[in-house]
Amino acid sequence: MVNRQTASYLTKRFQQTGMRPLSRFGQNFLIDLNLVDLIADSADIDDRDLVLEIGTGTGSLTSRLAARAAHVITVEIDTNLAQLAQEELEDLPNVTMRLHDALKNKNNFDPELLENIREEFDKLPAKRRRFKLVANLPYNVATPIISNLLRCDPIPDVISVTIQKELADRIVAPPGTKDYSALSIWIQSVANASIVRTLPPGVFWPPPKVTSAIIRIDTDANLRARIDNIDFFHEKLRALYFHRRKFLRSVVLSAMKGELDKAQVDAVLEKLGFSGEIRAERLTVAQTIELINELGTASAEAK
Ligand SMILES: C[S@@+](CC[C@H](N)C(=O)[O-])C[C@H]1O[C@@H](n2cnc3c(N)ncnc32)[C@H](O)[C@@H]1O
Repeated sequence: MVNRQTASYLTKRFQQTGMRPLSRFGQNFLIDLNLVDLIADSADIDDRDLVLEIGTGTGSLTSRLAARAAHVITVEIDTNLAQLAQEELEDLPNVTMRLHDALKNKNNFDPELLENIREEFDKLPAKRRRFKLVANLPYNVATPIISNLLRCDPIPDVISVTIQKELADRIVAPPGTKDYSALSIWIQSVANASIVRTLPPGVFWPPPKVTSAIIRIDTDANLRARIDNIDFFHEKLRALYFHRRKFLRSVVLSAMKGELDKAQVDAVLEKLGFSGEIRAERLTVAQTIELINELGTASAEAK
């Protein structure tokens, strides 16, 4: 089998076809095959698993995923790359390749892709099936991909992906640190996340300007059960962090504008024993869940 994932093969192939790696699609290919194996291994894939890969590239990670999983759905936005990947993947019966943008927009996945995922997931034995996102993600859309997938049906059991190290640091950041943000809380409120390995630019072709990391995120139904309404939680979390430096009372007031008045907001803060003069970023994940749940209850009562 041709190794399509070396700098020399990629340079030659791109030159022959007049292609250039497109930075707007985050086209940095992982050329260290031990690391391609590590991404596949770090997701503990077996024949119970439906795996989603976003960014097929030349298909080298895809074929490794297919060797381990029940089925792989892989999505590529770039027609030229999809042709290249087709050569690698055409004999693999458990791979569905889609030539498409995985995202409909920043807040939503492509609905046909979601439909395709549900169809394939339904074919697996219900008691043991698992759904995983395993990919070397395009960095420009890594945040919406991870963030939106955690609100989809089916919810992934595991996300094991290569992303910018800076983003991985934000995902695992503890409260009170500069990286702690709405994204940290969102992911930590429904999952356990850890950085598996940091990757220097030189393991990619062409090398990106930033350091990368493989991150593993394991969703946890018990963590998720603490949240009364996932969509309300996601929406209000983003609103609370829109002005993260402002005092809690003021950000809660603007997040709940039209739903709760000042007295009702003060009553919620008082009930929870939160001073209105701390900043939202000082709240732990559990406190943030408690606050947004309580705001949801107060808002329903006020209607
Ligand atoms: C970082 S490369 C990874 C390629 C390959 N899997 C690898 O490991 O080397 C990201 C890939 O995602 C593709 N891509 C970028 N944006 C996309 C999108 N919105 N939907 C689907 N694929 C996308 C790019 O064309 C590129 O092939």
